[in-house]
Amino acid sequence: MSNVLTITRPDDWHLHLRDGATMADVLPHTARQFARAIVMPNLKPPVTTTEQAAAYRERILAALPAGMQFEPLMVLYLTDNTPPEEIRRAHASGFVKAVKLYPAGATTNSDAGVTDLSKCYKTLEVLQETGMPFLVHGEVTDPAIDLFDREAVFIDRIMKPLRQAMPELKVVFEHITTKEAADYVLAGEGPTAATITAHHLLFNRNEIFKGGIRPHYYCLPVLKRETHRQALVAAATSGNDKFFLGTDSAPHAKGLKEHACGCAGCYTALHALELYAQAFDQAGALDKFEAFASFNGPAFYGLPRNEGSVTLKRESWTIPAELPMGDTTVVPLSAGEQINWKMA
Ligand SMILES: NC(=O)N[C@@H](CC(=O)O)C(=O)O
Ligand SMILES: [Zn+2]
Ligand SMILES: [Zn+2]
Repeated sequence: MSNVLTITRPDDWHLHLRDGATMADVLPHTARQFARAIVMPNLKPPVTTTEQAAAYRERILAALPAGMQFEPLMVLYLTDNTPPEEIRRAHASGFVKAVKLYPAGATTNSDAGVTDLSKCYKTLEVLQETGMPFLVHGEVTDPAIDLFDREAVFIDRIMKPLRQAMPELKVVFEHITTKEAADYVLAGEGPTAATITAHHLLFNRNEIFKGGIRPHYYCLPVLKRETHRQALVAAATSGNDKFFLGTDSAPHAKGLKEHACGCAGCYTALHALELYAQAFDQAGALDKFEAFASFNGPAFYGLPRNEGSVTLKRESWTIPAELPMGDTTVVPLSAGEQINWKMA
């Protein structure tokens, strides 16, 4: 049993930094662990142009504490009206690394998202040419579809036709939560990869209802049953280079989570690597962690691996009950619980 784990400095391939005072408090948490992060564009208003991405990137770099090294990898938010030229501008910028699909109404700040993906095919053809990945929140929004089935139905209704129309498009199926999604990626229809969060590796949907309703375990796509969690753990620890780390850390104010209509999102930027280490350790697969956290993502994005390393130690500590963030408070995932790994 190894008690120390040193890996090449990892990246977070799916992160919500937010903006303003919240961003200033998230950044040190992320930059302590990760060299780079794919920064999600679902701000209010969303980051839909290269110009907005440039301004957001400048705000991030200005908020980074002195002495911390961190590179934000910017993402454009696709809308029904994103013109093909915007994708060319984004690619030419060098700092925009991907384009994101939010089906309209699927998740937090997705109102400006896409209502019908086939309307975007002209724009996606240009994206395919550039080689930049298309990041997908993979859930249908059809109210007739059971909430727990929305990811699986998305594969048939959206992923498969997209893959047929765009055989070379690099696609990242973000924050996968089901065996169906893991199997779809494993089947290897074209260049498709997936990110997996720590919380979907650690928990099944029982966690949301243990002893009462627990809003800090509510995120989208929602946690699924245990068979799905096991399929995700198998995928993440398989050594298959199509799967990589993306925390989907998504801060929401405590009062908006503990609410009659609570927001979706789990805050894990504080302790992401420790949570993942716990999941890989429980699966007896610590030897597979470095590729998942540090090698597979850059390989898919066509970026170099990071220099340097981070070290985790087997040491028990208690996750704080809450964290001051901007002018509010955020409750981290598994607040008040013990965790067995600690960043050195
Ligand atoms: N995952 C979540 O539950 N929430 C994310 C949005 C998203 O990634 O879907 C957020 O921005 O709050
Ligand atoms: Zn999402
Ligand atoms: Zn997200």
